[in-house]
Amino acid sequence: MTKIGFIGAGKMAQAIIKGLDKSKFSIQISGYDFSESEKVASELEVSAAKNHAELIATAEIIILAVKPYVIPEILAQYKSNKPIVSIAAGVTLANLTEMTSQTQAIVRVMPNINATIQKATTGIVRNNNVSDETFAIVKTIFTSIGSLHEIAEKDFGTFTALAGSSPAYIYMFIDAMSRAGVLHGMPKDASTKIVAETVMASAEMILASDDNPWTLVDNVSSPGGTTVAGVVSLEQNNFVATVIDAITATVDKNKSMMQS
Ligand SMILES: NC(=O)C1=CN([C@@H]2O[C@H](COP(=O)(O)OP(=O)(O)OC[C@H]3O[C@@H](n4cnc5c(N)ncnc54)[C@H](O)[C@@H]3O)[C@@H](O)[C@H]2O)C=CC1
Ligand SMILES: O=C(O)[C@@H]1CCC=N1
Repeated sequence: MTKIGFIGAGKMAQAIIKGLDKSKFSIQISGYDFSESEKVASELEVSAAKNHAELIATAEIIILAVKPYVIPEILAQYKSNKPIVSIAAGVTLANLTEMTSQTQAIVRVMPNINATIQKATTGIVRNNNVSDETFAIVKTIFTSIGSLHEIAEKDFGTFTALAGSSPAYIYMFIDAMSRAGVLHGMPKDASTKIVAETVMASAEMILASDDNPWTLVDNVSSPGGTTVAGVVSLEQNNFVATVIDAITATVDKNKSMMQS
């Protein structure tokens, strides 16, 4: 049984831990304070370490699940040659090497909040110090909470925008559609459910089809019909450019995270 230690036990750590098979992994957490960690550990049916030093001594793989700005202080205070996994946005393998050592085994991972329902879309990359065996274990951890994409590190910022942050943008889109339903007289709860189901099935259609999404748009748009009126309105309001700008803002923010 592989011993995994999570430093930081907030939203993402809890989402990942919920998805993990407890018969394959022995899990310990160490959060900001022990009494809170104990509470979270008992809810998740894992154990709480008294402090980070105890967790680092026990774990075979250490997952850093704290906010990006907390990582430098943790890595400055605690030294270990055990493999570390970081899920922090904008913190590169080079940043993490600088905070540890040239020989440190480091895996960089970008999951998303859909880990909560074991449907995360996760990106992963390792440095040269990570053995195939360790990498296989880390991949098992993250495939148990959804799909895993091995990507080049240069694409991590883009991946963070497209998968890490995008659930927020998709929630905004769903809420905007559902609010329009309210404007036109439907109850909000029913509107939201109808839109969410439609978004989910439309995404499934894209995954099941070899067609380009624009071909699917054309399939819905009857000549002189309702859909094309909405498509033209979206374009008059710069829908595509607006979405691309939001993704670019996310990528740019990701690049600047460790610079300020
Ligand atoms: N929320 C999301 O959708 C995603 C977040 N991430 C990354 O995951 C990381 C964690 O994010 P969340 O779980 O959303 O944040 P969060 O704020 O829910 O969790 C962070 C936890 O770290 C704890 N903490 C603060 N200082 C600490 C310290 N010195 N030692 C131990 N614990 C400490 C906080 O008390 C908190 O419980 C971030 O680096 C973020 O970039 C990655 C993908 C998606
Ligand atoms: O907002 C953030 O910085 C994190 C990374 C991806 C999702 N949440």
